[in-house]
Amino acid sequence: MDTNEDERVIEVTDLRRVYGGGFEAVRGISFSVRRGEVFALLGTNGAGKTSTVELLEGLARPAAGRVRVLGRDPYAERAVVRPRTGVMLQEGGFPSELTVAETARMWAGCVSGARPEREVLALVGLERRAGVRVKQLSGGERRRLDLALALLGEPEVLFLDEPTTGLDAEGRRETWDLVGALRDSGTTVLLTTHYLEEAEDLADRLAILHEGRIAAAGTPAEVTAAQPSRISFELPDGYFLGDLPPLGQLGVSGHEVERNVVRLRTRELQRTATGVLAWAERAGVELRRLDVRSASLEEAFLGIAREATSETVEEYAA
Ligand SMILES: Nc1ncnc2c1ncn2[C@@H]1O[C@H](COP(=O)(O)OP(=O)(O)OP(=O)(O)O)[C@@H](O)[C@H]1O
Repeated sequence: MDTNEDERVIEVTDLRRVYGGGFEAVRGISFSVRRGEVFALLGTNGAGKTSTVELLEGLARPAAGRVRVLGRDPYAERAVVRPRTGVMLQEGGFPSELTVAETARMWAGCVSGARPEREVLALVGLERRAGVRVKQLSGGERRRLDLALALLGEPEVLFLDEPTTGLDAEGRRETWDLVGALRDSGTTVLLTTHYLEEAEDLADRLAILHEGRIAAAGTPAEVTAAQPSRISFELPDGYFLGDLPPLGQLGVSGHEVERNVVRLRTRELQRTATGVLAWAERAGVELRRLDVRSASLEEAFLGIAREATSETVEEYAA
């Protein structure tokens, strides 16, 4: 067993970031990331994801609180921390006249012990585009070049700010596979994303930021467990909701009927689903458009955003 498994590679304690005009973008957040984990920071636009990642990358000094990356202060000890980390920013901003290979070579010149540029270009599937100028790349190819550059120094810790924005479904899947392989080889990854399925697929643990605070955190399963599961179906002609057994007995915690479509919410999915199907069987009817699903991270995310918004409204109303 790897004795470093429990090592906290990233530690964030009561972190705050305040911008010039006094705006507090990060309002006292704490979390840690263990070696070899993929940790996702999620949140609506302006939630504070990039502001947080920049502090972890040592690009700015926190207004308050503490950040440690590999046990060091990434701002004060940048020269020590930077060579062991890889950073993929939201906008790479490379000279657009250079080719892909020239860009990688130029970047490699700034990285001590850089691996050959061909190797990183192959990792991200850009080896056949090596001779193409950056300005001729598609948006997705540029994102992959950003990722290749972040991998040049074989980093122990990788910061990925929205790594798959602009990629098509296939490109996104390829990036996920690559991040998964990096994790398997022991790299610690902190990523921000707007794609909830990306976090669900990749993240060992995640935090959902809302207005600079952590609204929920844990494994994807822990975060979704707080949300109800859903069952929906079409009521057969001539039937009404009242024809079903009492919903309370089926473990239903909420329901809606729109025309003839019934939507049930439940925290006891198996009990509710079994009750509904047993009723249909007894009644000898077919439930068309039957859909039974556990809560997804997307529902948890939207639920948190809605709750947080209504709390804010109440705060203002108070
Ligand atoms: N340089 C700056 N000066 C003042 N305010 C800023 C600055 N940079 C960001 N902000 C504000 O801080 C808040 C958090 O921004 P941040 O970019 O960290 O959010 P984000 O979660 O990464 O958003 P997105 O998903 O849109 O990238 C926003 O309200 C933003 O307008």
